[in-house]
Amino acid sequence: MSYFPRPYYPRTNQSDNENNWSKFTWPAIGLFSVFATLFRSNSYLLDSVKLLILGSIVETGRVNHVSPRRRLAQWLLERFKLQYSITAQFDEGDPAYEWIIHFLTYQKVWRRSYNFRVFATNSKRKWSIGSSEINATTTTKGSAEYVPTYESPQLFRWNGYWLEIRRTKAQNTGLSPQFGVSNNGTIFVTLYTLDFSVLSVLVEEARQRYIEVSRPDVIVHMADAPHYTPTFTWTNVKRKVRRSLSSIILQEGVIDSLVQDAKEFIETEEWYHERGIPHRRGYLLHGPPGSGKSSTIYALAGELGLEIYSLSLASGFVDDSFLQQAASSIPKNSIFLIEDIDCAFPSREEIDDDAASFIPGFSAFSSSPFIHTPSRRSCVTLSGLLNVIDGVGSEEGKLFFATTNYIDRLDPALLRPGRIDKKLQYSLATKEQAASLFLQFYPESQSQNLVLEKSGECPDSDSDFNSNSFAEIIVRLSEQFASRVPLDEFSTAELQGYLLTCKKQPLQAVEGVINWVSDERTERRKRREREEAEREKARKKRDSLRMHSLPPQFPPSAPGLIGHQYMSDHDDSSSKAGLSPETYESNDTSNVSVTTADRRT
Ligand SMILES: Nc1ncnc2c1ncn2[C@@H]1O[C@H](COP(=O)(O)OP(=O)(O)OP(=O)(O)O)[C@@H](O)[C@H]1O
Repeated sequence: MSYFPRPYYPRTNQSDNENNWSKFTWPAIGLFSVFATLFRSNSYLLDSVKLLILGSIVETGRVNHVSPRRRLAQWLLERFKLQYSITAQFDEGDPAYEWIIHFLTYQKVWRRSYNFRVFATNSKRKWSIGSSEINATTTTKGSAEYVPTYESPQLFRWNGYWLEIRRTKAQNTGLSPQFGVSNNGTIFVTLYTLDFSVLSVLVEEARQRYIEVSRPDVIVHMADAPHYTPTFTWTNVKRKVRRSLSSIILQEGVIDSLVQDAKEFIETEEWYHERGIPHRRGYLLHGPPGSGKSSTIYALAGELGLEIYSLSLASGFVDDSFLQQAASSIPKNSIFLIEDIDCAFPSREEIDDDAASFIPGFSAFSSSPFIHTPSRRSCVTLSGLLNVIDGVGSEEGKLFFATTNYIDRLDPALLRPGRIDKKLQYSLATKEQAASLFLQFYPESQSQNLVLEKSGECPDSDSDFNSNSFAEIIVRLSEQFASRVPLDEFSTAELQGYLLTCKKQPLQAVEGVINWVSDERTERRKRREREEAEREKARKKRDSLRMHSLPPQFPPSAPGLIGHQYMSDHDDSSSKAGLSPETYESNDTSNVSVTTADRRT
């Protein structure tokens, strides 16, 4: 189908031509005169009508195997579309694409589609329809998702306007199939009106509906593969069930103050603009693994209805340019989360290796597979990271969150107010936390339904097992459990893992915790010994490589020379560096402490 009038080819059959002329041209000219009189004051409309009529004449006279009437109708439709419609394009990977695709699903545009992709239900977001919506007699629920493919154009009415939907599928470019490089899918929405405000109303309605429907979930966008397309795409979108703030067990008041701070930040955009302060706020959550850092961020996002855009600097493909593009594609009022931010900074072992690589010949060996240096170092540089945090895109009401297990590795430049405004320190489980976690597993309200085995170790006598005292028993058991868990030795995640082994047996959980602690200690000791042995082996290998790589003019035995210096540096650092997560110890007795560097005060 053509968008432009094609050249006129004289027809061989004279009588046909005369027929067409008399059939269409005279009425067209008549119409032309009427419209010319009616719309003399409106030159745009007049020009459009003129174009339509002249085009009709040309199109009708063209030589083609399709009947002139049909061609005329097609041509008129195309002209009408061009002249009297607005077409909006939504690209996959952009949040607006999610809004519109959800909106279309809600509008039941899929009804006209008979093509579906079927997926086993998983946490990936798909705007699917229930099986019962396809076939009222189907009873299957929850195990599969039916995603309409909308391959053919769909027409539907919304708010009194006709809308036409076309969709192009994502396609593999074939450039680099191992990374799944693809041209993303696109949705074109054509609105039959010239009023642009209709389009903005449509987009806003789609956005609002999307937010409303997403409420029970927290949407997490991740970029888990390198990308080679000009526009950045958050390739992996997942939904996580929203977690209540009360399920996060921290020191009293900590989570409330965090929520309050974030809310206030979102509501005070004007305040920031009036004072010329960039509207961004940075939070650093640091502490041992499994102490609740990520859970806090997910719960906060659920509470505030924000989406999370998450990157881990431990991913090998994240470099400065990737980070920059990812950050600038995050919409306003979202959470930008960088996990393992310490990966942008070298560990002491890596500093040693980097320095050693200046020794002639050493660099050739530094990547040797025989050297055991489990590097998590990312390709992101400090300046790249700071540029992203300070960048233009980061001023648009974004909450920046970073997590780390090793705050001591972070550069002070990163920690200054304006980049990190609030620090929350997490620690291994306290007694109070252990008790709260126990109560969360065996809520007082449901305790009568739990299997409370009567045994000699039960804290109270048989008389305690009447329904009124179950709640009391659970509280007492929680205290007993907490007293048997050593302070600051296990993370909340580890305690949670243990309690999961006796989900419905609180008494058994209390009885078994002493053995569990002892088993865990033995296991840790063995792991530490294994790791220490491996480190020692790697250290010896590295030292020997360094010695052999020294040029003859620098005998390693000579005092004050480079090789000697590096060896002694390394020896000094090796005892401190490379602490495994299990050996991470906090001296804090509190679970979380908060440091605030507030620019507004
Ligand atoms: N303070 C806490 N309150 C409630 N649950 C917790 C807490 N800490 C850990 N958990 C539980 O432990 C698991 C791991 O927690 P989470 O991922 O938040 O830890 P993390 O500190 O982010 O760990 P990492 O540093 O390894 O990313 C989650 O399932 C969470 O439910």
